[in-house]
Amino acid sequence: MSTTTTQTSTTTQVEEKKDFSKYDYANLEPYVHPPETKADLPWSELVTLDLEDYNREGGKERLAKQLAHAVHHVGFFYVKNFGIPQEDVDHQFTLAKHFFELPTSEKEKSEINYGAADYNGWRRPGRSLVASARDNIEIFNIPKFTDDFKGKYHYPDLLEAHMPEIEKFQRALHANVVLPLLRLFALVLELPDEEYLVKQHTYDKKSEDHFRYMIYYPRTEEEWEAAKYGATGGHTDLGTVTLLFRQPVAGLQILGDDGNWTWVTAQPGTITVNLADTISHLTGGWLKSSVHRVVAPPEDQRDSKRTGLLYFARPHNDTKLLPITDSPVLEKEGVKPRFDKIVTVEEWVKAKQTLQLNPEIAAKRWAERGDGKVEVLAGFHDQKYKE
Ligand SMILES: O=C(O)CCC(=O)C(=O)O
Ligand SMILES: [Fe+2]
Repeated sequence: MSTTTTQTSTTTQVEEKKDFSKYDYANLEPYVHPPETKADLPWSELVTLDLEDYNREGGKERLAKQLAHAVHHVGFFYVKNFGIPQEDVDHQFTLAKHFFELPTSEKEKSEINYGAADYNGWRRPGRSLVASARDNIEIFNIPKFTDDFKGKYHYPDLLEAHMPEIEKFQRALHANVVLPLLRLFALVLELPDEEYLVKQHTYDKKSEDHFRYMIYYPRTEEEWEAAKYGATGGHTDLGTVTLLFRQPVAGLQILGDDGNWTWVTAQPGTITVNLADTISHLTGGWLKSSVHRVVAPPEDQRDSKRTGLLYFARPHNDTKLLPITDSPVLEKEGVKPRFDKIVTVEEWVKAKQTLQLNPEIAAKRWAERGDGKVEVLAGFHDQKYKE
């Protein structure tokens, strides 16, 4: 009797398990990056941190020194040797490629709840206006693999088949890149506790970190003209740091202190890192959340799709966005809170995402003021950047 029961349940389990073999990498055409541009562009000069140096004697101090100028003045730098095999990175690009090639009817099942400012899931292209053209961006955001998000979102079989590996990849980015960088920031800020920022970014506590597949579709010349070639897209990211895997299709530009835009290059084996708003809030603006935008690629890459792989790190939702009090560096600068009341990361994310995901709300708020600024939350404003 008991044997029969066991057999029945085993059979049921086998029947329920889907056959995902068609999603094995051997059966998925690999993603191949388009060739780099030959255009002679004004490239940004960014430092590269070799994270392999991190665990060597005196390595952290060397890296912090290398980083000090970048984090206060530029807000962008590269990291290399971050302990993730290139093959794993390539696999993620392959998943991104195949995800975006799924029919809309499939992707729609994972569509973002825009009204709730919940950015996890699929963001369809063309939702917002860029100058007078529809945007050409499609996104898929995957939250952390913690209990807070378990079972909350629908994934197509293509991604279900690779979930354990996506989780491993995401956790490796957090552990190998985000946390070491936070310790380096603590050194730059001369914090007595090197783990101060790390303690606000534990993987298993609730936060709005997410991993992203992103694609920019080619546009016709007329569409680019209507979109002002992307010149109006200047923005800062809203979290702690953003990680962007090597992107050979040029387009990403950084606004310098001198008011000029420079282009980010595709250094082999690197991740481009930019500081974002919450780390800036935690330092009263001393750490720089840099303004950047993605413009029309140079002529020789205009017809390429631009597939991207990104990770957005954020502090725990309950973190209060006040300047850190025990940094001699910040004390000397006399930095001030950037909000006119105490706000948490959760409130900040919701406020900024509401504007980002709901173009009609944002447009109304920009228009109300008419000075190129919009209040995101509690007296803190974002602005539209010059073309
Ligand atoms: O794709 C890129 O190069 C950057 C994208 C970006 O700025 C963003 O998603 O916030
Ligand atoms: Fe950005």
